[in-house]
Parts: sequence; structure tokens; C-alpha cells
Amino acid sequence: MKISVVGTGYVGLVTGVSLSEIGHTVTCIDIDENKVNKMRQGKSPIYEPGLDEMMTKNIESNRLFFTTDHKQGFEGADVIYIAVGTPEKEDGSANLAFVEQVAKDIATNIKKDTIVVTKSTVPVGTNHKVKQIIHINLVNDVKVDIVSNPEFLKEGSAIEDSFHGDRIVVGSESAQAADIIEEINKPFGVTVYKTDIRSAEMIKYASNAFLATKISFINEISNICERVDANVEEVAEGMGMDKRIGSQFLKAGIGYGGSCFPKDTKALIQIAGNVDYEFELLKGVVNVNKKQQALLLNKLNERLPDLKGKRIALLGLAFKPNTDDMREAASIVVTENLIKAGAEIVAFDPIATENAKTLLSEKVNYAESAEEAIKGSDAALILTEWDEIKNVNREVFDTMNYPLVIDGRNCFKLEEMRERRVEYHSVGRPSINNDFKKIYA
Ligand SMILES: NC(=O)c1ccc[n+]([C@@H]2O[C@H](COP(=O)([O-])OP(=O)(O)OC[C@H]3O[C@@H](n4cnc5c(N)ncnc54)[C@H](O)[C@@H]3O)[C@@H](O)[C@H]2O)c1
Ligand SMILES: O=c1ccn([C@@H]2O[C@H](COP(=O)(O)OP(=O)(O)O[C@H]3O[C@H](CO)[C@@H](O)[C@H](O)[C@H]3O)[C@@H](O)[C@H]2O)c(=O)[nH]1
Repeated sequence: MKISVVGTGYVGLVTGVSLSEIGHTVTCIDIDENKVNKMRQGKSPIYEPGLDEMMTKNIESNRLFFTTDHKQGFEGADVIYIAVGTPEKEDGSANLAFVEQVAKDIATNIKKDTIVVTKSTVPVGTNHKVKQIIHINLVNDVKVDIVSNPEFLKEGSAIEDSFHGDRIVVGSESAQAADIIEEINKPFGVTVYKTDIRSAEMIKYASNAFLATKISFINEISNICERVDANVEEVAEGMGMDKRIGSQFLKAGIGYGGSCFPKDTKALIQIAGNVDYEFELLKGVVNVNKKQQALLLNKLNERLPDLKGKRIALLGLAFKPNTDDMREAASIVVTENLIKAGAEIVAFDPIATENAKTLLSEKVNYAESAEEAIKGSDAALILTEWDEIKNVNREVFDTMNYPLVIDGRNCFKLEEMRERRVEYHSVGRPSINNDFKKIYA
């Protein structure tokens, strides 16, 4: 099949590269010239394990092309995937301007019957709007079928998820178009679930909202665990053994971030609000997450009420490990507050530093390693569970000005930290080395 993919972000590029890997001829289109130039040279503009290698291989096999020109990119395409961003607007609803622009570009450029597939996460009813926009602006006499095909990949394991996902959702009014999309995806060997367009659109939001709910739920449980001296990790493990609950997405921490959960939960609240339905549960999930992001700051504040001139090591800046994505990362809120309180920040992230520099205050200093950031600090805050942070040389805690470690991702075993000369606070687990705390006070 000849396929075009519009938008080469985390979703578009991974989709394009994966479809070329299973034998399709794919042209990826992006309006960002810098990105396109990079990709033509086989360099991915985003960090995603395994992506560069797969990209280079398929460029060399003449199955993968990049362009900034929509007309050229749509030439001869049987199927066009829309994978542009749908960021949050000020009121929490999804901004559909990029999707609508692509719909217009499709209408004015296609010269043959085409299936238009929406991969972007879009509110219920958007695919019908896309269909309308295309029909109003269509220049040539061609047939266009619309398919909703939401994406479920996770950043940091996007390639793995594309080839081993749990399901591929295909929503369409045309059984023939749905069959073609199923056929295109067959080599992935992933179960295809066919439904109507509106249900497909809703499956995406409902899935993200449910996962976000699991996270806020375990975070609330973790807050109670701290107050009753229970250990949230053992609680989550015991809960997860019940197959009806499942063990995934029960990791307590400093809340969810990233480009999807924060915006998609708010968008679903808006989608419900538009039909006069108050999604109370999801509003609670969002509020709990906001509170949870302040957890580290509260714990730090309890121990060091005056942060003026204090050197704080920030370990991990990306919203999760194995990505360079900083969108809605807890590090943004934490940094702003620390700077406001007069602290001196030395941050470390193995991959996201370049992106962080464009987002965080100029006052933030960056270290080349976790050890370098920790050395000489008055406290270390762990925000992302990168391997480089989990495997930090433990001896470095001895070089801190005061060995206060506040771990927002439960990176270290309590037994191990009990043996160290360190005051250690984590999430939903008992704090340790309080004797040491007395000595310092
Ligand atoms: N990031 C994820 O993990 C993920 C996973 C599942 C679904 N989604 C959804 O997929 C969509 C894309 O997300 P993303 O994170 O890949 O976005 P992104 O912001 O990383 O990338 C979007 C890309 O689209 C390009 N673009 C914008 N307008 C264009 C146009 N008219 N023509 C060509 N290119 C254009 C931008 O330059 C950018 O490179 C969103 O709706 C998101 O909610 C994201
Ligand atoms: O048990 C957990 C699991 C995750 N998180 C946090 O939740 C956020 C999101 O993590 P994750 O879901 O792994 O990453 P995303 O790349 O944002 O992927 C989510 O959002 C995508 C965009 O819609 C969907 O496609 C994916 O299915 C969905 O998992 C991160 O801040 C994690 O630290 C937790 O705090 N505890």
C-alpha cells in the first residue's frame, strides 16, 4: 500500500516508520523544515529507543520518504494518516486547528479515492467534522472514506508497543475501508477491534482516563499508607494479584505527566460537559494529580523550610524514563517553586536536558551525571526513575552537604537505604534514618 502520514511527532513518525518496516511505502509529511531535513538524513528528531535504526533501514530500502510538501506527499496515496497534535486549549478542550488544516490540505490535493485515517486523539464527533471539511473543500471528483484509528503507544516504548500492542481500534462507517485498514496492519499480528467512529474516538479518551484514574487512586492510597505506616508497594502488589484489578499502572509517585494524560483527562471532562454531564470522578482524578505533583516540595519544605541558597539536586527532568519529552513533566512545577524559594538547582537528566533548557528557568544548572548533581547538595529530589538514577553510585550520598534524599519514584529499596548514612523519604513507604535527622537538627 502507498501511505502518507501527516505530522511526524511521537505518533506520526513511529507510525510511518513501523508501517514502512512491515513493507508499505510511506511518505511522512511535516511542516517543520528542520525536522524533515534531519529525518531525511536518518536522524530522528525525537528520542525513542530503536527508532533511529528502523528509520535508517527503511530509508535505505526506499520505503520511507519525508517531505514538507503536502501535494507531493499525498501523490498516489491509497491511505492518509492524520497524526498532528491536538494540544490543550486554555479551557481544557482539545485544539483541533491542526487536524482541520490537514483535512483542508487533503481535500485540495488528492486526485484519487482515498481512505483518511485519524490517529490523533480527537473528541467524539471530530472524524465526522473532518469528513465534512474534506467534502466542502474537495477539488477533484474522488471518494473519501474516514476511519478513526486512535493510537495507544507509550513514549519510551513506542516501537515495541506498535509491534506488540494489545489491540488496534478501527472505527468506520465503511466496512470496506475498515477491512483495508485491518489488512494494512495484519503483519503487526495485533488483534483488530472494529467499531463505529464515535465509539472508537471514545475508546481512546476512556482508556487514558481509566489509566489516569488508576494512578491517582494508588497515589491517594499511598498518602494514606504514609499516615498508617503501611507500604504502598506491598499494597499495590497484593492488589494487583487480583486479575480483575491487574498489576499495571499501580505505581505510586509524584503523579502523571506527559503529553497525553493531563490533556486527555481535561478534554474528556469538557466532552462530558458539552453534553451537560459532570464527570465528577475524573475531576477528582485531575485534582489528586495536581496535589501529588507538589508532594516532593511539601516533603522538602517540612525538612528545609528555608531554601534560600540551598543547593538542591534534581534527578530526572523528563515526565518518564526513556523519553526526551518534557511536556507536563513534574520537573517544571518543582523547578519554578524551588527557584521562587531561592534555592540553587543542579539538575541531571540522561536525555531530556536539551529540551529542558528551552523550558526551565535559566537559573537551573545542569550536571553531566547523577553523581555530579548530588555531590555537595543539601538535598536530592528524584523525579524520574531513569536507570542512571536508580543505579547511582550509593557512595555519592556521603559527599552531600546534608544527605537528605526525597524520592518521588521509589527508586531505592528501603532495606538498602537503611544501611546508608542518609535520610530517605519516598512515596507511600515509611521514612528512614530519623535518628540521623535528630543529629542534624
Ligand atoms: N505522544 C504520544 O505518546 C501519543 C500517543 C497516542 C496518541 N497521541 C496523540 O497523537 C497526536 C500527535 O501527538 P504527538 O505527541 O505525536 O504530537 P507532536 O506535537 O509530537 O507532533 C505533531 C507534529 O505535527 C506537525 N504538524 C502540525 N501541523 C501540521 C500540518 N498541517 N502538516 C504537517 N505536519 C504538521 C508538527 O510540526 C509536529 O511535528 C495527538 O493528538 C496526541 O494526543 C500521542
Ligand atoms: O503506574 C504508573 C504508571 C505511569 N505513571 C505516570 O504516568 C505518566 C504517563 O505514563 P505512560 O502511560 O507510561 O506514558 P505515555 O507515553 O504518556 O502513555 C500514555 O498516553 C499515551 C497518549 O495518549 C497513550 O497512547 C498510552 O497508552 C498511555 O499509557 C508518566 O508521568 C508516568 O510516570 C505513574 O505515575 N504510575
